[in-house]
Amino acid sequence: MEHYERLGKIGEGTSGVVYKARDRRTGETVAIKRLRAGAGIGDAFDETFRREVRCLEACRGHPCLVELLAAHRDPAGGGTGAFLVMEHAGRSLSEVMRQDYLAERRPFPEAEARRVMRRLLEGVSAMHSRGLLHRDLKPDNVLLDGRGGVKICDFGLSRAADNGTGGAPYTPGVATLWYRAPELILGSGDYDAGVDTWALGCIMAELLAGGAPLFPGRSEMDQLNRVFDTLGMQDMPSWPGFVRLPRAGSPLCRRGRPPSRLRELFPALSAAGFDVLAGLLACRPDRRLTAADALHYPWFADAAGAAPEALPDQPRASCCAVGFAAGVAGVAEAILA
Ligand SMILES: Nc1ncnc2c1ncn2[C@@H]1O[C@H](COP(=O)(O)OP(=O)(O)OP(=O)(O)O)[C@@H](O)[C@H]1O
Repeated sequence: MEHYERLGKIGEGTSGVVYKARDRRTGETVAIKRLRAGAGIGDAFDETFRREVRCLEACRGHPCLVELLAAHRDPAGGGTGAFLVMEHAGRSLSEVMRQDYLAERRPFPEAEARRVMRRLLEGVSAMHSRGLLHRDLKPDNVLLDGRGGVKICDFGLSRAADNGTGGAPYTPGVATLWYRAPELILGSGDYDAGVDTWALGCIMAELLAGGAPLFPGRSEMDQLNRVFDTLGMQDMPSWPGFVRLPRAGSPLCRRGRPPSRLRELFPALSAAGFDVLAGLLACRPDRRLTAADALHYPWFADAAGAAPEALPDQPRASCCAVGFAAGVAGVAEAILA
């Protein structure tokens, strides 16, 4: 690691710490993720490290997926840690939304949200076509380089999809709560790429709301309650996979719900934009849009995907109704069976 000069900490998560650094040989600015040995002991750590490296390698060269430059075992501490050296891909979307939009109560213009969503869908579609699930998409893991580039990072929870080959069940405890698909909360162990497109729907809503999360749940049950109160759950029980969900018998699934009020939350969003949002946020996984299909929707047809000349300084009419998060019914009292 002597080749790298550490410039400062960028972020810290469950699996490690990420630093900004300079490659002394090239002068290039890079991001170094130091994986904690606590992310798994012995073989488990090795597997976590190898999995992240394998996914990053499989995604190499895609403009919307962060580039791995090198991977090293950490000689300090008896080789119990590891480093990933990546391109430094900019500020996270959560930071941009918080500092540039939420703090100033500025909504993201729809055209800019569309541009970011196009890039995210392209990156996720490329992962899915390589047989990979990301499983932790959220604004923290989306990077904006300030020149129009958008990249997905953090492949720490990624894994190869079984594609119906009957491998071991997947763990349902993936994805950060606010971006976790309903079938995951209901305990599904055989989910698919829909868990990623659900998360993209949550990110799209958050963009359009200028940084206010759509479903800021405080617990798994509160999360599910917010989802069903906003989107309804009329068609969920008719999904053939529903009865197999370990938590399908939960009182939360039996409670009557009004129909979806998603449209009311985004009154100014164009009809074409709403089709994408509603398609990504379909509660039934088999009716949820795939990333590849979403890219063919008319919302993207008239947009070249180029960065806008400049983001407007003046506040614009918001696509979303003010204070939508506050309007969602409160914490679920129901305890899962
Ligand atoms: N290549 C990169 N360029 C710039 N910033 C990055 C890069 N990789 C990661 N980051 C920033 O560092 C943060 C933490 O990295 P990462 O998500 O990989 O760690 P983690 O331990 O898996 O986090 P979490 O537990 O939140 O999933 C990211 O959310 C992102 O904002």
